[in-house]
Formats: sequence, C-alpha cells, structure tokens
Amino acid sequence: MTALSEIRSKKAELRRAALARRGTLSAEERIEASLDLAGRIGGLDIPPGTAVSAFWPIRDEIDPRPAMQILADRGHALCLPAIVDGELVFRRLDSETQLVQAGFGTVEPGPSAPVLSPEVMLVPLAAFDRRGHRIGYGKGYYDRAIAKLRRSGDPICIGIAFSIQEVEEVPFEDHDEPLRSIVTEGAVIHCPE
Ligand SMILES: Nc1nc2c(c(=O)[nH]1)N(C=O)[C@@H](CNc1ccc(C(=O)N[C@@H](CCC(=O)O)C(=O)O)cc1)CN2
Ligand SMILES: Nc1ncnc2c1ncn2[C@@H]1O[C@H](COP(=O)(O)OP(=O)(O)OP(=O)(O)O)[C@@H](O)[C@H]1O
Repeated sequence: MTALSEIRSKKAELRRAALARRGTLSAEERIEASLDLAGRIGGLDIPPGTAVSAFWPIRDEIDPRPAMQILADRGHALCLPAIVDGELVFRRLDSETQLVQAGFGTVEPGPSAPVLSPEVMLVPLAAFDRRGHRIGYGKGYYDRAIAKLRRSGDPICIGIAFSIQEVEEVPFEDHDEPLRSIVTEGAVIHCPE
C-alpha cells in the first residue's frame, strides 16, 4: 500500500467507526446533546455581527438548530451550504428562506437566497481529534470551501459533533483544513493553531 492509500483507508475506517458510534445514540440523547451544544455555542465569544454558516442536520448528526436560533436572536446572519457545480456556496437562511431538497438527503436554500461569505463556520464532521483535525463524509466539500474562504479572509472554523465522535488521531493530509475549536455537548475544545 502507498502512504496515501494507507491514509485514505485509515480515514475511511475511522469515519465508518465514528458514524457507527454516533448511530448508537437514541433520539432523546441526540436532542439533549443538541440543547447542551446550543448552550455551549451561546457561551462562545463569537464576534458580534458576523455571518455564521451552519448546516441542516441529516441522518443522526447533532442538530445545530437550537444553537442557530440563539445566534439569530443575537443578530447574526445565518447561512447554509448549497452545492453548486460541485462546490459549496453559502446561502442566507432567514424566516423567508425556501429550503429545497438536495443530494444525500440534505436540504438547501434555493437559488433566490443571497450568497454570503461566512466569517464563522459551524462545520459538520464524522470524526475529530483534539488537534482540530476532522474527517467529513469524504467528498472534500468543506475542505475546499474553507480553503477558498481563506483566500479572501480568515474564517473561524468551529467543528460541532457529539463527544462520541472523538478519535485519538485523525491522519492529516495537506488539503485538510484544521478547526480552531470543536464544541460537543460536553466540552469546548480549543485546538492548537
Ligand atoms: N447536514 C449536512 N449538510 C451538508 C453536509 C454535511 O456534512 N451535513 N455537507 C458536507 O460536506 C455537504 C453535503 N455533503 C455531501 C457529502 C457526500 C455526498 C455523497 O456522498 N453523495 C453520493 C451519494 C450518497 C448517498 O446518497 O448516499 C454521491 O454523490 O455519489 C453528497 C453531499 C453540504 N451539506
Ligand atoms: N483544497 C482542495 N483542493 C482540491 N481537492 C481537495 C481539497 N480538499 C480536499 N480535496 C479532495 O477531496 C477528497 C476528499 O478529501 P477528504 O477525505 O479529506 O474529505 P473529508 O474531510 O472527509 O470531506 P469534507 O471536507 O467534505 O468534510 C480528496 O480526494 C481530496 O483530494
């Protein structure tokens, strides 16, 4: 096996195992955790007035919506990812936004929603480690979107997940975009720069 294919298969195995652990949580545990997560996100020092990207949960992901409500109540503009020509763009989410079905069971704001550049990103993930390295669903959408936003700014990337998704070490590749912090139902983890 080459070094690269070894990293790939290690990531695939960590992804599979973390998603399987996530799948053992009951609906009640997921709701409780999502409310605790919201409390922790509400306690972060998010710069006032910044646009924040979040995500609309699929499968058994942690539900960021209680946290999103807190941020919206504080005046943050919210946006959600939409896939356009194989890339993520972030479209505004407010009470008027029409959500449309997208691939992979996701929904996204339709094309009439304005595009925003998030300054703070709540990033979904399958597995994470304490250094801020993450594994997503393996398509590289977030890594590419974060890399693009970094060319014109310095987005604050906050991974959000259940604590059960933590692993000892995520193998790191050059294209992986590290997180500044990770928030779970149980902790705020500050990652080394
Ligand atoms: N809630 C949520 N929304 C999100 C993400 C996420 O992780 N969570 N994304 C994070 O990136 C983006 C969507 N990511 C995707 C990741 C993989 C595939 C994918 O594997 N598609 C397969 C079909 C798989 C299936 O339907 O089971 C394919 O294209 O062949 C599609 C979208 C944007 N929205
Ligand atoms: N900045 C980038 N430019 C070009 N290709 C990239 C970039 N980032 C990731 N990729 C490609 O995306 C693919 C998936 O990468 P990886 O396995 O790290 O995804 P992931 O972290 O699970 O996904 P995501 O970032 O969507 O959550 C890889 O083949 C990688 O080469």
